[in-house]
Amino acid sequence: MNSKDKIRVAVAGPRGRMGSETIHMVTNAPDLQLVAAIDHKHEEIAFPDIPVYTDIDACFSTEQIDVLIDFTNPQAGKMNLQKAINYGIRPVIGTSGFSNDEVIDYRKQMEQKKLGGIIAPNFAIGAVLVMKFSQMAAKYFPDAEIIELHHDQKKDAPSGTAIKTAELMAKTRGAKKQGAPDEKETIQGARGADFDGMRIHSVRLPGLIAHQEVLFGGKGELLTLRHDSMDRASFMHGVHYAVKTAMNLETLVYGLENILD
Ligand SMILES: NC(=O)C1=CN([C@@H]2O[C@H](COP(=O)(O)OP(=O)(O)OC[C@H]3O[C@@H](n4cnc5c(N)ncnc54)[C@H](O)[C@@H]3O)[C@@H](O)[C@H]2O)C=CC1
Ligand SMILES: O=C(O)C1=N[C@H](C(=O)O)C[C@H](O)C1
Repeated sequence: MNSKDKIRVAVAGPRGRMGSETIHMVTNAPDLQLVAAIDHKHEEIAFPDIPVYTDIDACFSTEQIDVLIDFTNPQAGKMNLQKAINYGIRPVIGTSGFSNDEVIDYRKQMEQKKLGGIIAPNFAIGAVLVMKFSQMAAKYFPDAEIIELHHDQKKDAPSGTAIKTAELMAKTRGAKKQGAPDEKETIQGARGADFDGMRIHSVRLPGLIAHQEVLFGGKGELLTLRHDSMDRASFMHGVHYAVKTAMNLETLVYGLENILD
């Protein structure tokens, strides 16, 4: 592919677990061109042919960028997304921690500019399918619990994936307080986080990457949906697809499930 036809990509968080995998994916994709990286600390590094910026304004005003991919942390991700909108750069955000209200506000700004972009709590196709299947199942099994399991360096709990799964399930399940009406925790937190009366449990252990189980209980039966990301490569097909799709959107999409064929 001629280099002028490639999608020009900048990556924020390039030294992180997801950022480094993304740099690898973009560098090897024939239709993408890595033009810059944005790191909050170091300018001098490790990526031989691309400039690394600590100042996002300097990056966006110097480089020709079509898409920003962000894998940082909630605070930086929100700042970077706002900057991308200001500069007319299409954001593809994997960073967790965006609320529905924030998504609505960013979407409004982007529609005014006819700017496409995606926020996806999870880019792995299997995880997205578990979300969709959970939404289907919650209609028939309103008693459900989510268990998300991640590596022990993860900063946020519950995971963005678990929250998005619960939000999708709420559309078919409605609000219902589960468990015995008079249940009591003898150790605080034993029943997990409460989302519309449904419980979310977060496990953090070395050795794990990203996993989720959704359990549905009915009279005399149990349905279990489970997804395991055993390698961060599992997210990269979705990131690549989101970058290409963002080029043809004029709004902000929240969730990869909304752009899958
Ligand atoms: N949507 C998805 O499919 C996935 C999302 N995630 C999310 O991605 C985020 C990052 O996860 P990891 O890579 O595991 O974290 P990490 O901690 O390994 O990497 C984050 C990187 O961002 C850098 N950083 C912090 N502030 C920055 C700023 N202002 N500008 C540029 N870089 C900055 C840090 O130095 C670090 O290198 C988390 O919110 C996580 O939940 C993780 C895996 C998959
Ligand atoms: O921090 C992670 O690792 C992950 N974060 C995302 C989340 O919070 O859901 C996606 C995936 O679960 C991995």
